[in-house]
Amino acid sequence: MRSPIPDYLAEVLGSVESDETGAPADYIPELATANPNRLAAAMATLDGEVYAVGDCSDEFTIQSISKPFVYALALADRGFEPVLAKVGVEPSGEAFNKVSLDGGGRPLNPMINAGAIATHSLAGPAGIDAKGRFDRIVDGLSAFAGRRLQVDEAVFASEMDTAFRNTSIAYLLRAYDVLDEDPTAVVGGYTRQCSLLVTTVDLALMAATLANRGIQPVTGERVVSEAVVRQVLSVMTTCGMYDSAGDWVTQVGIPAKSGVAGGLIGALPGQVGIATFSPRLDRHGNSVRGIRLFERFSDDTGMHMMDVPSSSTTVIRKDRRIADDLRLYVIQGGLRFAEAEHVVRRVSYGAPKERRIAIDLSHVHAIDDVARRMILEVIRRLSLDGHEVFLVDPEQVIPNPDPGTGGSVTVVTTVGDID
Ligand SMILES: NC(=O)CC[C@H](N)C(=O)O
Repeated sequence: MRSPIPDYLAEVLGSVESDETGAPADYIPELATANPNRLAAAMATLDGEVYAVGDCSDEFTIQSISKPFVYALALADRGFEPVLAKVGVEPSGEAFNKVSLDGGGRPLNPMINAGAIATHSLAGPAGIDAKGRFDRIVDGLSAFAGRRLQVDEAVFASEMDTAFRNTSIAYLLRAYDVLDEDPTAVVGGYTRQCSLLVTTVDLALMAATLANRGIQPVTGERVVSEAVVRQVLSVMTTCGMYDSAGDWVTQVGIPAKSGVAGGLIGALPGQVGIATFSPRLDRHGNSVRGIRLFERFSDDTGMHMMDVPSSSTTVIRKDRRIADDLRLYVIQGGLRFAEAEHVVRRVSYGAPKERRIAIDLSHVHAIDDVARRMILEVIRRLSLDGHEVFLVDPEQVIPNPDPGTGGSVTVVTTVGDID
C-alpha cells in the first residue's frame, strides 16, 4: 500500500500554491533575489520518519529559526539563571527588529532580535572567543539537524552590509551591560548564525528534536536536556511569531518559529516536527503560505497543543480479590497525574481488606515522574497500614522502586510469582 501521508501533504501544498500574496524580505538584498515561488513542507516523526513534498531539498538561510536553537544551547551551556538574568521571557507584542528593552534594560525575550543578539553572546562556556562560540553554534545546530550545516557567505555579507538596525540594538545592549563585548562583533556572529543553510527536511528534524524532548529522532543523540526543551517550547509558544503570537496560538496552537528567508517550524511535543518553506512574507515577517499550510495541518489533524486526549478513565483494568488474602489491581495505559489520581483514589477509598496487595503495571506503557511518586506513595501507605505489597513490573516502568520511609515492596515479573 502507498502511504497516504505524502499524498495528503501534496494536496495541502497544492491548495496554497496559487497564493502569491506577500513579498520576500528585501532588507537583506540577497534574499530578495531568491525565487519566491519555491514551496515545501515536511513532517518528521519522533522515530525519524520524514515525509516531505515540494522543494524540500532546496537550501535557504535559517534566519530567525536559529533563535530557539541557540537559546537552547545558551541554556545548556550557561544554565538557566545567567541566561534569564540577561534575556526575559515576556512576549513583546512588537516587531522582531524593534529596538527595545524592558524597564530593567533587558531584551524582552530571545525570539526578537534584541534577545537573540544577547542570547548569541551566551552560547558556549563563559569566556569563549568568537570563533569558539560560532563553532559551538554550528556544532549544536548541526546536532539538531542531524547533518553538518554550512554558512551562506553571500547572504551573510549582504545582511552585514545593511545591519544598521541590529548594530544599534547591540550598542543599546552594550550600554545596558547585557553585552560585555564589542557589539559589532556580536552582530557579526549573530548574523552568521542566521546565515546557516538548511532544507525544509533539516528544519522538520530540528523541530522534531524539540518535540522529542531533546533527542534527535534519526541520530538518537540527546542534544539538550528536557528542561531546556520545555523552556524553549514555552518561549516559542508565547513569542515565536512576534506580534502575531496570539493569533497563531489560538488558530494553529503549535509552538513555532519563523524566519525571514521563508522558513517556518512547528514542534508539537510528543507528536511531530513540521517545517514549511515559502519566501513571501506578511507584514510581521512570517511566511504567508507557511502560515496557511500550518493552519491546514492544525485544522485537519487536530494538532493543536490544547487538543489533548482526555485522561483515560479506564486506568484500572482490574480490581479483584484473586485469593483469600490477595487483592490485585491491574493498571493500564500511560500514567500522568490525572491517571495516577485514579489509582490513588481507588486504593484509598476502596480500603482493601486483604493482607496482600498486588499492583500490576505490566500494561502500563509510560509513567511520568509525578505518577511514579504517587504509585510509590500508595505502596508506602499500604505498607504502613500493614499490607504486604507486590509490584508486578516486568518492563521495569518503575526501576528500583523505593517507597520511602516505612514502605516496602516486592517486585515480581508476573502475578503467578506471588506465592
Ligand atoms: N525574523 C528573522 O528571520 C530576522 C533574522 C535576520 N537575520 C535579522 O536579524 O534581521
